[in-house]
Amino acid sequence: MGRGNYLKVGYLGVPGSYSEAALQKECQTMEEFEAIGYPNFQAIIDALASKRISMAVIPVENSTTGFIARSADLFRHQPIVAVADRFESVQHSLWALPGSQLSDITDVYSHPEALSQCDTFFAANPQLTQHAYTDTAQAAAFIQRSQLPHQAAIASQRAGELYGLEALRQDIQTEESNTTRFYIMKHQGNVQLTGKQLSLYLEVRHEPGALSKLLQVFGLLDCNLLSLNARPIPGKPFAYGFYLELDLSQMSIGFNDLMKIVDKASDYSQILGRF
Ligand SMILES: O=C(O)C(=O)Cc1ccccc1
Repeated sequence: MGRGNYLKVGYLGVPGSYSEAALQKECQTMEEFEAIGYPNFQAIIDALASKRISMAVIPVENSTTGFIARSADLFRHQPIVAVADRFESVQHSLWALPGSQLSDITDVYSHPEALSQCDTFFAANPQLTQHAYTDTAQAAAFIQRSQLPHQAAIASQRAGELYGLEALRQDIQTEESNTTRFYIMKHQGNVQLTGKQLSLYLEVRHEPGALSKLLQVFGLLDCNLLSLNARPIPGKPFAYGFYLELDLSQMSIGFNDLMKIVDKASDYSQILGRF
């Protein structure tokens, strides 16, 4: 492949972010790719939807804090689809300038997901003020740039080392086995979807029992419900759309027939992934 022709893959942050680590693992067997960092999820999705990149690695779920709505909400009405998922263990450390002690620190910077995965640490250290930052690695780079001994970042081992910081505490995530699930996403025009796991976004008809009827149909067809999350529909106060994941390995009808039933029961339906 000539240069400029290689796979461009988008992720949140700068080198050392958890998304970049997941991307490097996902792409390790590829001959040539370029990892492109973005400052927020919307920018990654815009780049993928307009085919400026061909793939994106986006966190969608965490074992401690659950569904990551700040990313999944942005998938709606976009021509993008997950073609795989991957689970990565996420261990957070608190990083500061060399020489700083925990007792010096007043302000902690990180991605909101990382901050919320360390709730117990913050409850035990109420003197610390939390600040949301674009991503964990950028937060670590900011601590190095600002040179202020009372500031710290929550980030990975690799980010702390890359940006020349010292770990004040390690493994500060609330759950020892903290794991993040990432979607590997592509433009829907560039993929042939196959696989036994289906991810859907549905806005069901606003009538009594609409969701429960659909769930019963899934049960009757031996589609195993793996997850269900409700989110507000933009512009429709107190109306909810549903993110569903189904295991189709035992399904007793064909995929196209399943989608006909889903479409009939919904005002809007979108396949968010199949792998
Ligand atoms: O900020 C990062 O490093 C990210 O990639 C987002 C994130 C934050 C916490 C856990 C997993 C992903």
